[in-house]
Amino acid sequence: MSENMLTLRNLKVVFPNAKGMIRAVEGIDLDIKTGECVALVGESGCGKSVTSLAIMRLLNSPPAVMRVDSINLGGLEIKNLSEHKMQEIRGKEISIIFQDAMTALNPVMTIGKQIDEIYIRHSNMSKKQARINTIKSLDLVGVPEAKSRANNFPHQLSGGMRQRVLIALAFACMPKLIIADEPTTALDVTIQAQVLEVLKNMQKIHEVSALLITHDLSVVANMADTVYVMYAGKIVEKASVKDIFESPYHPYTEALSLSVPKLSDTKHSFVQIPDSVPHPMFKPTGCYFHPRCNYATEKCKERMPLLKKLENGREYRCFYPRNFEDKKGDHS
Ligand SMILES: Nc1ncnc2c1ncn2[C@@H]1O[C@H](COP(=O)(O)OP(=O)(O)OP(=O)(O)O)[C@@H](O)[C@H]1O
Repeated sequence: MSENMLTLRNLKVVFPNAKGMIRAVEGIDLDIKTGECVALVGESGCGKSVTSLAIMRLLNSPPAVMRVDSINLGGLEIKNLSEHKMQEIRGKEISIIFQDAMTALNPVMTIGKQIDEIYIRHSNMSKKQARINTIKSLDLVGVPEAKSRANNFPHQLSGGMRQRVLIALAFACMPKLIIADEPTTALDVTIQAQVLEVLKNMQKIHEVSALLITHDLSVVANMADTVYVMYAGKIVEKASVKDIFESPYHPYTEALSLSVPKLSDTKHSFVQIPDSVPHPMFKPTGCYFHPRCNYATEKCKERMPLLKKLENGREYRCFYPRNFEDKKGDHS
């Protein structure tokens, strides 16, 4: 894991409307190394999905207005590519796994045919060879009796099986980058765990880079290598998954990790973060998290902290980081 597969620089997305401006994403940077799984975590409305759609160049404009310095995918700058070129890249170089398989899959086409088409379109295979690969790919993601199941329509499968089909579809052309946007949110907890395991295995076996988008920090524990925490359109922390859980710096990350119930926690003492993410048109002054933060001072109400980038790769945006060795350091 050395070279970057994705380098995103200074992404800004706004949605102008009659009353003003919704600033959904406010200048974020994101790096994903080859074979790395990066999670983008934050509560609903933080700007996670807008970020993933921007990377795929799938944001509708209007209403969205996007500015970005660079979206570099494995050495290719894609920020200005034509829609025609992007259609070649989507599905072949980047694929996305959406939360709702029922809308992502074509309801009037068998699942086998939908996967066949990817092989035929992107790898130039014969129909026969495509079907052999389709059956193999369904088998790999744990769809039982893959050969006959390939002839099923989406509605004939359970939610968990449909999500496995989406994973098979996303990996069909061995893309450079997989984006999984809340891939298991719609599923029961036990099925969620199974589907995440399938996703993790596929990602690790094939050494594909992945961007996992979720509001649920517990989902990233087993899956991600690195975590970016997003709040109200800004990155507030970046760290390895271990550091995020063991020594979070930002009070928001700390609060998110405390809100994850632990198996050892028999007293159910996990806490909920008070209030909610500010409305994107009415963000507070200073640090956007200050109204919900137990450690906020006057300074936090007045000034937005800069994103500090440490030599060890960690990043945080806070004047008073938690669990920080050097409390006297300059956190401005
Ligand atoms: N088409 C749109 N028009 C106006 N505002 C939008 C549009 N799409 C997204 N937004 C706004 O951009 C902000 C970020 O939305 P986004 O969907 O990225 O959040 P999220 O973190 O992915 O949350 P969720 O998990 O609920 O999707 C939100 O305030 C949302 O209301």
